[in-house]
Amino acid sequence: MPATPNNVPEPSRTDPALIRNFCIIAHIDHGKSTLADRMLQLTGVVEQRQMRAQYLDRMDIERERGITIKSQAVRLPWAPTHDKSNTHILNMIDTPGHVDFTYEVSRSLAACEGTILLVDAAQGIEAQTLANLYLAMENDLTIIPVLNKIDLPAAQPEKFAEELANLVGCDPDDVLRVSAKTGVGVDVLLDKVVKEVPAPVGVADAPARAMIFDSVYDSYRGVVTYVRVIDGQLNKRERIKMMSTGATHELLEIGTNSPEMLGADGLGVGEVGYLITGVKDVRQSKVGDTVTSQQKGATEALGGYKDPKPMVFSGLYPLDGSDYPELREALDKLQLNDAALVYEPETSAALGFGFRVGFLGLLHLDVIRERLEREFGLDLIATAPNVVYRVLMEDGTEHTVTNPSEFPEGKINEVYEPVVRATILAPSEFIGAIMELCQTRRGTLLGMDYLSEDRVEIRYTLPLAEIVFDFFDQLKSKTRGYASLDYEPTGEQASSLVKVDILLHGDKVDAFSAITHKDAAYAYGVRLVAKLRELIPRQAFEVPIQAAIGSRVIARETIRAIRKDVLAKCYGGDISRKRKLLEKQKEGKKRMKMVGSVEVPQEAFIAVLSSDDAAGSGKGKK
Ligand SMILES: Nc1nc2c(ncn2[C@@H]2O[C@H](COP(=O)(O)OP(=O)(O)OP(=O)(O)O)[C@@H](O)[C@H]2O)c(=O)[nH]1
Repeated sequence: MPATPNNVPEPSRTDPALIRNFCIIAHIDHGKSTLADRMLQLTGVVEQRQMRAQYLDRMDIERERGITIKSQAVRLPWAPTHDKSNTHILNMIDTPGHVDFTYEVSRSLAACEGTILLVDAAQGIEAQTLANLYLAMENDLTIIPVLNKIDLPAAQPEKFAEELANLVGCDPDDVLRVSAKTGVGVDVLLDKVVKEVPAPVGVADAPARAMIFDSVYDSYRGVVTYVRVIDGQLNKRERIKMMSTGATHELLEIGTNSPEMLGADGLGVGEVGYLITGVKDVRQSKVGDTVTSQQKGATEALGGYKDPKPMVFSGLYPLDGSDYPELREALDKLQLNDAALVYEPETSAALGFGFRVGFLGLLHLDVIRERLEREFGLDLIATAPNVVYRVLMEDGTEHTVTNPSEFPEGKINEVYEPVVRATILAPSEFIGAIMELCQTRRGTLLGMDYLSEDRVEIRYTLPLAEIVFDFFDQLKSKTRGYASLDYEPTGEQASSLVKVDILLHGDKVDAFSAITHKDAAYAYGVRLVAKLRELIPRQAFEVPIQAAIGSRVIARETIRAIRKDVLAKCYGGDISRKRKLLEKQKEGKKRMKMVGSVEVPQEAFIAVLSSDDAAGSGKGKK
């Protein structure tokens, strides 16, 4: 029986009354990992001498195998000061912090009864904190407001305690003040978790029902699935069923994390732990799904399951066409660990063979692109990210468009685009600048609240397409870096959208087609046409570059003809020099792509697709 530092043995079978399931909600850098470390140390699950900074983020296993296996939940035994004889089991559940993973965040929250709302005492509340707080409130979680970093000279605990208290509706004196760095106040916080977070309630003799809140691929063990048991019990070696698909698997291993995996015979009501079934693909063990026993299993799944839905698409093409099989292999591998990643092969007249890849959002796109480049050594061209449109035709047919070049021709009745609810937090002096930016991005103001005298929360409905472009960068630059942004999808709206095509010498360049609002189409066309004129070298004939909506040309530039004779300078008879020049010219040609009859240097595609003033910059947000 492991003993805790407060020297009380941990109970062998956990009574739900002694369990507390909680998570920590914090903006990036507000100290969530540091606080988690302190809790591991204080509860004795990690011995003092083994303690390293950010233990959870960098477990041995991860270092040795070079894979990411984060501990999604840790079991912390804690005998509270007010009840020393009863060791409680606190399960700390990790929540992905980023907006792209709202659904995953909501599932992690659904596995808890309470949450610590952790705010940097020198920074105050940020948009990410707020968005996650709203999710926690929707899940009816008990909220424990905490100010961190009170050791900092710049800390303003009074001011921000007031702000937090206003937000969650408590007294400023009830806002705990801790330093995750020095450990001050962390024991009081653990006591408060025991006191205030309700114990889990479930029916012990009902058929088993456990909710999956995370699943992670491990190259040695296959998929490790993290669950919270709601009713009944799951036992080692039994056959279990995934309720969304009906697939059954043998439960090879079940256990808890403290923080290393520790096998057990089973998990009961309210317990949090992991399952291993030997499946190799996270799509067979989906976040939000309900696990039950195959024999006498539950008939009704827990609510809230959703299939991950990609929101942003981009075409990924290998710079070197011969890398196409490697790209496919790399995507296959990444998908094992990422149920939200979808892709299908796509051919572009301009870029060759590649894939149309769907992502949850921009950060997801950036992460995948970076992993493909860094871990798999691929050089890629990514087309400007676009959202998914639903197009209703006059003849009643409907098209889902994930690639602008597939935008249907003919009589269109209505085009729908996804919209998000954006929450922006900033010092009040920037209200004007923020509102102006949101207006130009077709935003509709939903409301505005003062969090304190000088900090304001502004809520807008915005088309997602306007955010995937450089919105976050613009917001940061207009607010000198002070604004924070978060958003969540809230449905779709009908908009006046058109497709702008770019034509080179009369041929459409599919990679440059874009769907834009009709008021922005002209500017997009003019910008791209001018840019291409700079980037495409003169050819043997005159090349018109046009932007067009359907058959209507909205912008035009011309590249004048040139007779390129590389040998012109080589008067005289040095044949070897001539040969060298011809060779060099041939090399250069390899890096050209033919678009119809026009040679376009690959650099032109990259420059246009990756530059900030193309339709999208692919920048992530923080
Ligand atoms: N002075 C002081 N610094 C702290 C405290 N807690 C955390 N920090 C520092 O704040 C920075 C961010 O802390 P993390 O624990 O990495 O924050 P996080 O919220 O987990 O950040 P992400 O993992 O990046 O989301 C680190 O440099 C910490 O050392 C504290 O109580 N006092």
